[in-house]
Amino acid sequence: MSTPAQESAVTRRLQSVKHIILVLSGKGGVGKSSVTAQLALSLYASSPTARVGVLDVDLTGPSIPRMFGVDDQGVHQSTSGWVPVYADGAGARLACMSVGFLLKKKGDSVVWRGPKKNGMIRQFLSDVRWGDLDYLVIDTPPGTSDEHLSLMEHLAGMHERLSAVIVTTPQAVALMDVMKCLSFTRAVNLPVLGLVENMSGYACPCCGVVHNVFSTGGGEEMAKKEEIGFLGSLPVDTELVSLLDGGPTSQTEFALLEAYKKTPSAKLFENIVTGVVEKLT
Ligand SMILES: Nc1ncnc2c1ncn2[C@@H]1O[C@H](COP(=O)(O)OP(=O)(O)OP(=O)(O)O)[C@@H](O)[C@H]1O
Ligand code: SF4
Repeated sequence: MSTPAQESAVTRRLQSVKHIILVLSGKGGVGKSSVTAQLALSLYASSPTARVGVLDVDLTGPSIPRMFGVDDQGVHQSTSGWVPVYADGAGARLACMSVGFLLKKKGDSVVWRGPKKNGMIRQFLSDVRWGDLDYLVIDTPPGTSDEHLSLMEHLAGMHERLSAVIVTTPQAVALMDVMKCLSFTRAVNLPVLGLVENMSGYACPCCGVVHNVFSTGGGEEMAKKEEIGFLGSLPVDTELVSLLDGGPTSQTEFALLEAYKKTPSAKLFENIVTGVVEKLT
């Protein structure tokens, strides 16, 4: 449980954040972190003044620093709190925070019990100098765990600014897991902006045409049945994976964003972001 002073520290710190979007998935490995990264990049690119924060709450498997090509960097403490790592360098419009920045060595693992995780999440929300943000996108662990409950507890007073995006793959097992995610959002009264079906088909590396290898469309059907929005499908995209799993690290010209814009996924993600922004306004 947090004390009233701790809660008001979170409220003060996040008072100039317009929208807080939790990225959820019922199952691991469906591409939740890559959707988080793409959502942040696409929101950033949606306007020359958009300010975006990315908070990696996947404490035991942080992948945001690697995906943004900033895993060699660390956050530093200032008198007014932790200074996040800016993925766009001097642009300072894309702020990232992850436990990955605090580990001594890359690949070190975090083995913490619930209360310690809860304390870390509270610190991420209250101690990071997020500044004015249009969007704070939060990458959560798979399933519904201590981390999700901590987030909902600390963000309880900000309900009108909170929403979620759910990521799934077309396979039935993952879709069954979406139901667990949905029942969590309903139990905690968290509005769902919509569902993204990831790894839906395969984008040809030569021409970008998407081929359906396995069944697709299950996500859209489920979204309709559960009366939540369907934001779109993303194919297996080899260009995306080589970019996010070890792409450009130069931040001066934000090389990652420029390289991302050339992937088949970027074009498809534009529609997803349009859907997200429409629902938020
Ligand atoms: N559309 C895609 N095309 C190709 N590769 C993808 C796609 N989406 C995700 N991947 C790759 O699949 C792997 C798992 O993705 P990611 O880490 O985003 O999943 P996750 O759901 O966040 O996993 P975790 O359970 O670890 O939190 C990564 O190597 C990522 O680059
Ligand atoms: S989609 Fe076109 S470019 Fe790609 S493998 Fe098929 S024929 Fe070749």
